[in-house]
Amino acid sequence: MTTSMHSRTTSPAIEVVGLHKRYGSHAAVDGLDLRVEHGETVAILGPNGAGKTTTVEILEGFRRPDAGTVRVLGTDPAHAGRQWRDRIGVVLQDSRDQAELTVREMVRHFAGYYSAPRDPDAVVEAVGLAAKAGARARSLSGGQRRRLDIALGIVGSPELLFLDEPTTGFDPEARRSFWELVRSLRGDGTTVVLTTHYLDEAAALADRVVVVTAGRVAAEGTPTSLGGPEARRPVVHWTQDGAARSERTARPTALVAELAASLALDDGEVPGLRIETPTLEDVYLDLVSAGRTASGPSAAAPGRHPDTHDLTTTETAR
Ligand SMILES: Nc1ncnc2c1ncn2[C@@H]1O[C@H](COP(=O)(O)OP(=O)(O)OP(=O)(O)O)[C@@H](O)[C@H]1O
Repeated sequence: MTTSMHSRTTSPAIEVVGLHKRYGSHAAVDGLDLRVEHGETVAILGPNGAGKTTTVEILEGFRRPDAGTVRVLGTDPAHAGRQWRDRIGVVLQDSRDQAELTVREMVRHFAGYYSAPRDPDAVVEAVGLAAKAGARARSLSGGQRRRLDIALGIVGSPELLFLDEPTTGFDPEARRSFWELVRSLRGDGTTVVLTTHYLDEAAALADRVVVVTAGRVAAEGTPTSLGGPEARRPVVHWTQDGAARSERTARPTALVAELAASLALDDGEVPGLRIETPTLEDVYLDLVSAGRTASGPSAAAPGRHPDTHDLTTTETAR
């Protein structure tokens, strides 16, 4: 307890400097720095194979780094003990243990590992599994199993919760209720580290997003400021001489006024006029595309749309 209070007041929840991890000749994590404050919700974004899970598994104490310093709740996870683990909640990408137990039994069983667990029945209710409390874990659908994973991650009332692609397989309603659950955990002061391929999820939940490409941090910021003001400038689209035209501008009203003066039809409308403000997804895809271009000509992506395809493939494949 003394250690907990001490680390809370003097250090961030997570501090990573110069993290490296190789698998054979491949550098999965290649000089990654990360700082997460207590009570923050941070989303780690990045394409498949960027090194997110490897990083998170090092933070969870499940993998050893090759180099770098890692402090999680003031402790090096590689040498952390039971008291440290008591303060951490983990939702892994995939888990299939104890499938013969019922939902209620599993949540109660996991609660037994912690010194100050939440009420297991309240947790089952909170993840929307009350109707399935008596069902065996192996009989659950993919999305229901994922909800159970989340129940197991939060039942210990963790100070710090790791969620690795938590809503894969959720229907839209389940995803929204999960978002509410994360917001309520955040409201209780829980620090949350989330990896996700769903940019709307990151935008809805995260105080800060960290984009990882090729094993290091390519950019970070709030969901509304990532990429800087230039990347957030609105794009005005219109049709001129039968061709689609667009322009990114900090002064869309002035541009629209010019277009109206020169191109408006008899009804006063500019053909095909629309104004788009870049979303987090747009900014993310531009950053990832730029990262690929920088890492070599063979990896260069011609624009945004091929990456959109990557992202969609990722989501549907899981
Ligand atoms: N146990 C392992 N042995 C060998 N290579 C591995 C191992 N685990 C991961 N890798 C490789 O390390 C790189 C980073 O993998 P990691 O799982 O950390 O990426 P990720 O960003 O979490 O990807 P995803 O979005 O697909 O989950 C990948 O190239 C992957 O193939």
